[in-house]
Amino acid sequence: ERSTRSLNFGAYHDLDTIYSWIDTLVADYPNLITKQHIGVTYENRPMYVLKFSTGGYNRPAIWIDTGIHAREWVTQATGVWTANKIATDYGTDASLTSLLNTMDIYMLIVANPDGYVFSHTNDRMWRKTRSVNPGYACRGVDPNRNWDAGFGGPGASSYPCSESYHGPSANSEIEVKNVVNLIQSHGNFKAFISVHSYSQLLMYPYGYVCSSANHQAELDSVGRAAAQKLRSLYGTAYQVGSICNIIYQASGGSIDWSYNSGIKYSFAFELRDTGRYGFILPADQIIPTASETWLALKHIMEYVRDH
Ligand SMILES: O=C(CO)C[C@@H](Cc1ccccc1)C(=O)O
Ligand SMILES: [Zn+2]
Repeated sequence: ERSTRSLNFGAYHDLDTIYSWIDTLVADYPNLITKQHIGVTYENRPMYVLKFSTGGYNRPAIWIDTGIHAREWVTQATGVWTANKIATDYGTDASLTSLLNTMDIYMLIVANPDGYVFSHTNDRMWRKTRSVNPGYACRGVDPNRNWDAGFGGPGASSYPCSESYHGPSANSEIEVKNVVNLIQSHGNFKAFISVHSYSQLLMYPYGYVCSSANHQAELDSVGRAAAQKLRSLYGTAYQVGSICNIIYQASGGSIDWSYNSGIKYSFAFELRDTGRYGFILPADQIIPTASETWLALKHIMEYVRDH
């Protein structure tokens, strides 16, 4: 289905629709949003980042990605809703306006385009990238095990057919490498937020070890306050903690890499629900999920702005 200017935010959309909607959003807000082509995927699809900026040069920036795992459809839908929210609230929401007058926001709404298409056309439960594993029939690497942070350690699989296969080497997946290149060449990111579903968790590093990060106390405090803001809307309860302690040990994760790269405010969200629908969250929960998540994202961004 081709997108129109007035996208239905309460429905799931395919890649072409999201990409054409992104073009209408950029066209509608030429003084705020630019679309950056950050590279291509394994199957040669473009990867686009939305940059929200009101000027300056290389301002301190906040990174938000959704859809790194293809089947977590409520996250790409939340990314679309959030991009629209930032665009429409700039200039009226004082706090967001002050934030964008001093910082930039970068959003990667579809972080795993090949996987997302495959989850529409072939396998709704697809998680990984779609790269070929030489010598194996099964395809794909877990893009959230492929980052250069504890790479290949406990909490990832060396078996290519595993859902948590870490790949032949760190950054082997072009979808990961494209993001690493952007973050490293920019060099002034202050926050890195990666959005997954499901389980209703707000997590911070580390995943590759269960020992505390240096800024554990601060990250925990920010996380708890953000979860409280989220809960204030509809009562949705989130747990807060480090990845390893709250969900499981996981090596090669994106926010462990961003944290070790010096981006202190590194967080991972696990959106709704807690298992009743899981990855197949009904579309009527998209807007409520995105709306409550926005309160947490806004809290984190305001904290980063002020510290
Ligand atoms: O996608 C997940 C299931 O939706 C859970 C995430 C948990 C996680 C999130 C961030 C970093 C490392 C692990 C994963 O296993 O990669
Ligand atoms: Zn995930």
